[in-house]
Amino acid sequence: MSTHASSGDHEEVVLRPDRPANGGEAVGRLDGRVVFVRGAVPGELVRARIVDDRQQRFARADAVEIIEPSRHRVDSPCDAARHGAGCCDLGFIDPAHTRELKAEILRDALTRIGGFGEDELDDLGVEPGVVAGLGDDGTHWRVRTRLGIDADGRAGMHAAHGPGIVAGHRCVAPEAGMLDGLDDLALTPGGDLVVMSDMDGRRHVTELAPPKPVRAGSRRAARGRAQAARRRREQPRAERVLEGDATAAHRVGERTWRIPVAGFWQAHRAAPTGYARAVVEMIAASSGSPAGGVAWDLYGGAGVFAAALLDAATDPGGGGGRPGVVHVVESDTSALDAAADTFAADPVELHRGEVAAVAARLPSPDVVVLDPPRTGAGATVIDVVADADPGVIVHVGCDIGRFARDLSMFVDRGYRVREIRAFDAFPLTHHVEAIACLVPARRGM
Ligand SMILES: C[S@@+](CC[C@H](N)C(=O)[O-])C[C@H]1O[C@@H](n2cnc3c(N)ncnc32)[C@H](O)[C@@H]1O
Repeated sequence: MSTHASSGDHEEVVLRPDRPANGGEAVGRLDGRVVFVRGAVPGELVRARIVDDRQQRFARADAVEIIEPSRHRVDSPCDAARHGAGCCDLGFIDPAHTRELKAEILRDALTRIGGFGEDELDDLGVEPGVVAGLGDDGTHWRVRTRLGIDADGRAGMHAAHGPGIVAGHRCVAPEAGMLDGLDDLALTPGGDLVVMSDMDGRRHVTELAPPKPVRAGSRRAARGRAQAARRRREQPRAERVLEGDATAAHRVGERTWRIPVAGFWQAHRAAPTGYARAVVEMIAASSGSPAGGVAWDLYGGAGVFAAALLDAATDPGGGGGRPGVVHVVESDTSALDAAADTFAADPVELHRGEVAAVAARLPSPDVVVLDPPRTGAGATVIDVVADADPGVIVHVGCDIGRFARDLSMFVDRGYRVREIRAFDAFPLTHHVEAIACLVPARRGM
């Protein structure tokens, strides 16, 4: 159904989007054209304002009136998101239903991008219940958060659209107390504030100096701007510890890491333990024990998966056997410094550099775990891994489209997916984490 009207410069339409998109929108059709509607639950009849009409094949719209609300619609618990922040973008949907929508998104990506058949996904259990919660109601799960600092020196979540900062309204994702009293700090306008809660719930706050401007330097304006934004994000930033320490202690199993507050650690309190357990269980179930052999932990951060592989022999759910050596490959020096302390007495070799270049020089692995950033691993890395011919690969993905693409490349290189698990590691947002276990297709079922 569709009707058109005009409000100011923007056209308004009435439609009933019926499925979820990877970016959290609900997808509908209007006169044969796809419309991505923000702020709608699939199945609702909404009036939506077209906000981006530049593409021929699709348009983007914001729901401005919910004419027939879904039974899954709730009042968002997140004050910041209600005031335009991009944090809890699905806070207006009942959390149990967001998990069903994420399962649908995963299935859709695996079919459309990954090339998997419907029967294959049924056999792999990629169905409505596949996205597991990590034991919370969707609020106060975050142990690491990054806020922007506005021109008045107030910290807040980044706006959902555009460069603004939503100060004065709290997000519900950070652990209780993590955002208390930040308004009392003297902050530098234009900087960022990183807040981390350690294993004892103690807060550490570090300010990153404003990024230096980077010139777009390209005639192709949009591409030039994107490149400039990436260079701005990646440049080293001066750090100022405002509370607590420059590092925060985190524990998984029997091991502790001292992670730089501005460095990488999984955002959800339960994620490192939950993922580590899933990885060792999947390897054990694939009969791919790395006992005595070589394991690679690619994009390893401070080595949470390396620890899981080493400790699998003593883990009741793991039963995998201890590898003789684990090679961790990671580009971030501070993560590797943390790993060096934690693994001082373990058979772990740390390699700093780009995965594609470093992994090609490592000894052949029995098991490979790879956990790339949102961009995914990509063809070069997948070629390096497949050429090394491991008996088991565990691929961890935080962007479902790239995850599906990477799996399809492993399949093209002679691997078969034997298990997929997914986690609601970013509740009330559209993000979902998935883990796949692959074995050589020649090994049969
Ligand atoms: C999603 S995190 C995973 C970290 C770790 N597996 C964990 O669970 O804590 C991705 C990591 O890959 C690193 N990284 C990103 N691109 C890389 C590359 N091309 N080569 C090596 N490391 C990279 C980042 O610094 C980051 O620590």
